[in-house]
Amino acid sequence: MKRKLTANELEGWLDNVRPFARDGKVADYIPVLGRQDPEELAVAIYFMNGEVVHAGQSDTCFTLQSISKVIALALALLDNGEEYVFNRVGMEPSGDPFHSIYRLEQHRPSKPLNPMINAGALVVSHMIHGETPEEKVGRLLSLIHDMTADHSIVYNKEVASSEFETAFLNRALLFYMKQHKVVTGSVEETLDAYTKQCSIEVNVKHLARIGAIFANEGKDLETGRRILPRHLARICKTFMVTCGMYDASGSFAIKVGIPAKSGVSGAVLGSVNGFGGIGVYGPSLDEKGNSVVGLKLLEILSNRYDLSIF
Ligand SMILES: NC(=O)CC[C@H](N)C(=O)O
Repeated sequence: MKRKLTANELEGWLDNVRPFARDGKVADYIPVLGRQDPEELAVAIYFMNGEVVHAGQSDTCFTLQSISKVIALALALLDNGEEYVFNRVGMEPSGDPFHSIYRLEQHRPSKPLNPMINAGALVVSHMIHGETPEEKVGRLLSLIHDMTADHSIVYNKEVASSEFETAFLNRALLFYMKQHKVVTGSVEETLDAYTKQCSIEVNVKHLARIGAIFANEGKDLETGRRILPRHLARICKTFMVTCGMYDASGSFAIKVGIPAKSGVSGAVLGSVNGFGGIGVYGPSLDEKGNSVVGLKLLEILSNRYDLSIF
């Protein structure tokens, strides 16, 4: 690692990127998310040597939204194995917006292209073991508790019901897939599990720790405990590279070049082997749904530490 990063230096970078928040807009298609303060900004880095540096409002909690898709995928793979999961959801980037329904009609059987778009993530939630939505989410929370070493993490009920009440597109995706037998059972229950999963609340330090576990090939850096098998950590990071930043994954790979996953709350999870985990939060989004300041900050960080994996 180059010269040690100080919290002061990190604060300086936040000051540089803060004005870009004005170029974006907070997501409001989930009504409660529309209340987020577009000026909020936080970053945390969990280095491979266990050191954590953070700056900005690093205790502020936000919902995982699409970042939950990566961890849900890990759990679905643990529950069902690769063959079962990838028979039902593909491995290819879509190049379409995350909530697009269009590709489902183009393939027979109508299997979602990957687990990072909503169609695929809904199938993944459906595959997580558990009799009820609560049980599925409870099992996902346990994995998140292990990854963050924080057992107090829960989902935000208000955000979950705000999304559940307005998730007409996700309902449409599920009904379409039910018609084609990609999912079975109750659409409302799968949507319930998915919206609760998306509403799990963390801060940037939690995200950075999760990223560090992926970077450490599935092992907890502090305790050495294996939380995910190495090959599953690799699968998750690969999806982060190819599909993690929605239909901006290509330009992100060129500009930043690290495995990363964003969510419409404005959070980004980054993971770099040999470097560590990164958590960023800035709720002002660009037109693709990625945090405007998050992208700028990750670009600075990638340049400073030469993080691109390419
Ligand atoms: N891109 C996202 O973060 C989307 C997650 C959100 N819960 C949705 O399904 O619309």
